[in-house]
Amino acid sequence: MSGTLHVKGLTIGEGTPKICVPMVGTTERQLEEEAQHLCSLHFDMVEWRVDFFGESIDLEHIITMLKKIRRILEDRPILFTFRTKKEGGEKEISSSQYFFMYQEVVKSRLVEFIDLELFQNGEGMKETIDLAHQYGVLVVLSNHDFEKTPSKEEIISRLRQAQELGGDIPKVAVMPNDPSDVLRLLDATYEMKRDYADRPIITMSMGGEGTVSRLAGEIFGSAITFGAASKTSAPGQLNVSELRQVLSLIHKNI
Ligand SMILES: O=C1C[C@@](O)(C(=O)O)C[C@@H](O)[C@@H]1O
Repeated sequence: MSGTLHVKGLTIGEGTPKICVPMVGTTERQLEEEAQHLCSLHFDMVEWRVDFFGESIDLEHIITMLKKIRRILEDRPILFTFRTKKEGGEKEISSSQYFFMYQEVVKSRLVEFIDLELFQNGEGMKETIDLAHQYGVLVVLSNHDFEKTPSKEEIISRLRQAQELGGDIPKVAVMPNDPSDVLRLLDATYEMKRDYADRPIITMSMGGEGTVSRLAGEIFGSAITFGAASKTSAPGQLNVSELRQVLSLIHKNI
């Protein structure tokens, strides 16, 4: 059991993990510069972390910015992410505002992926996932713990919940407090992939101690890894060019 997803020439869930580079600019100017800089780099997809953008959440401004980013990045796949404060992001948002924003972004047809947080589940979640699918947009259904690494059963259970809710790519990011936490995340990833996943999954152990989890996805079963072009969006992210070299090295030796 191991489904793959095909997006603009990328096969996600097969071969080397795909590299996703987050954009974390806070102003229009910074984001334009970031997008232009990205054009010269070698990676697979971009994540726009929209929670970093602007003082407040202004949907019109977001869509206008998205159009600009799209124009600069041409056809590189874009993942649109609003990471809430609860899960390590920059801003708070009400549940209705959250789903409304995502639905408008889906309808704009400007992105290939959206990231929804599993724990936002409730009114609006199913509707947003269904709408995304209607528009051919893939849903990364995510969960983050910036404090600790839950038990193996809990990690697998969150990934399976994301799968059951219709997430195309279940994702879990956790923080290790010692090396055994990293092993547990890798073990959970491998077990999920081997026994339950019929689609690609993403996992990572954050911080310096978790580095191996950002490199060894091809072995343990994580399909996408996040690497930084300049600024990181989470602790432990590696530079995108170094990341690519290590992923190729591992791929060559498998
Ligand atoms: O969820 C993730 C993964 C991440 O937290 C990481 O650890 O690389 C980085 C975030 O930008 C992204 O939305």
